[in-house]
Amino acid sequence: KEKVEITKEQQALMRVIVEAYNRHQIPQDVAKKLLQEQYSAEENFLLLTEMATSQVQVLVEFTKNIPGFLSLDHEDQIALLKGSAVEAMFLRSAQVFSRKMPNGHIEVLEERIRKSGISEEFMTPMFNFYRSIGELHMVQEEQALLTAITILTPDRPYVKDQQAVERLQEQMLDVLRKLCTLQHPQEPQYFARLLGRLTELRTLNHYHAEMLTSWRMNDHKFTPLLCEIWDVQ
Ligand SMILES: CCOC(=O)c1ccc(NC(=O)c2c3c(nn2-c2ccccc2)CCN(S(=O)(=O)c2cccs2)C3)cc1
Repeated sequence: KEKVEITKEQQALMRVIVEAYNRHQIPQDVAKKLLQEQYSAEENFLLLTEMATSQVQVLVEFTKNIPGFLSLDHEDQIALLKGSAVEAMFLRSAQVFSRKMPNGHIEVLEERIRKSGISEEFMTPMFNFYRSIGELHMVQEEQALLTAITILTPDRPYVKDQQAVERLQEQMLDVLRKLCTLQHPQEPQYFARLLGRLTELRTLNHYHAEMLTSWRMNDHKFTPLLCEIWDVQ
């Protein structure tokens, strides 16, 4: 059995990614608001809009710290951000949701999100995804690398130099594969299970697009940044 070893460069790359990933969490006051006071559906929706907007800002900061990203073609950088924004937010949401929250908090958070005017047919796949991520008990390195891998998906719409993106993504995949082998020696399938979640994540894009249409019908407003990144209004 060949010795799996993470090289010095790969350790440095992982450190940069994890540091950038941890630098931004949901602002505690916002998370607290989401958990505590009673809210109407309108206020819950507004809170989620606020949180999703701050998540996009965090996504841009995180992405700029992915080694090699800033040397990609500038239009491709935008295409990758727009193409991965929804997936990155739901991946981050799943990780927030599955964090060891004091019990009772998960249910309250779930209740708030359920009572935010989001259509029912989107709730099920979204909470199924949150739970399927939670079951993996990913360490932060795995979470950060999986987010970077999601962003560096070569076949997003309008990406011109797919090879350049593929090269960066392959670097991340190699580190993640080694990390999974080292972290979960008894579970050789663990790496494949992680990548399987990215397939599940892509289906949320479709549901999210549907949701946006139904929200627009009910005249729900989004922030300019969300409109820009989600191509709405
Ligand atoms: C500063 C860094 O910010 C973060 O780290 C961060 C992490 C997660 C989130 N997540 C969310 O905003 C969020 C959403 C949903 N759930 N959910 C959630 C929040 C907390 C825990 C688990 C999940 C469903 C609907 N969408 S939405 O974008 O479609 C939407 C928009 C408007 C109406 S609905 C949003 C935000 C910021």
